[in-house]
Amino acid sequence: MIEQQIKTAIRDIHDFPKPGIIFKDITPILKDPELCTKINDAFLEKLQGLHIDAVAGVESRGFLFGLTLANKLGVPFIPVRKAGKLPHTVKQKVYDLEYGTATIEVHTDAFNPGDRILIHDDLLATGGTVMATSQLIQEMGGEVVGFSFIVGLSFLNGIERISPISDNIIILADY
Ligand SMILES: O=P(O)(O)OC[C@H]1O[C@H](OP(=O)(O)OP(=O)(O)O)[C@H](O)[C@@H]1O
Ligand SMILES: Nc1ncnc2[nH]cnc12
Repeated sequence: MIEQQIKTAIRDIHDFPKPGIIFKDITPILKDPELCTKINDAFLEKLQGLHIDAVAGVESRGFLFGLTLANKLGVPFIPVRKAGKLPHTVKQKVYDLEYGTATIEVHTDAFNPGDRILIHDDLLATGGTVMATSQLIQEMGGEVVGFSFIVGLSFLNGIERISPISDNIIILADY
């Protein structure tokens, strides 16, 4: 039901940002407040019983639902940003994307060692982004207890890549 509603809203953009990529554009979801609420509710329902101390959201599309999710869970939000955007002391990691490379950073005081952290992003493709995020969080003393995504591109095998970190993997719409 929610999966079908998400898939109906998402539009495919061919050859963006590079030839050969079919880009899953989630912006139509953002125009539909009812669907946004259903997405948040679906995440909360699937996260029931999992103790979470903080939600880490990956710039930029991971911020859209990640902050709301953290607010609804009543826990802090950790912004995971592209290089050079966070103003305080950071720790960073370089990683590969489906269409290039990128560097992410987290403030060194964004969470406490031992915190149980949920990583949230809009979409799981190769898993490179959330793997890099997981490694960064683990190197900083955090425990990655799960992942949540609106969309999964299962043909890119991201789940196989991240499941050794945690098999609590929520994907609302799988392709
Ligand atoms: O699983 P992966 O292969 O790592 O790909 C998924 C990542 O790619 C997209 O972000 P992008 O870097 O395009 O940045 P944006 O969110 O700012 O658009 C998406 O929002 C995920 O963060
Ligand atoms: N195909 C895709 N569509 C949208 N975001 C992405 N991030 C990585 N691959 C993507």
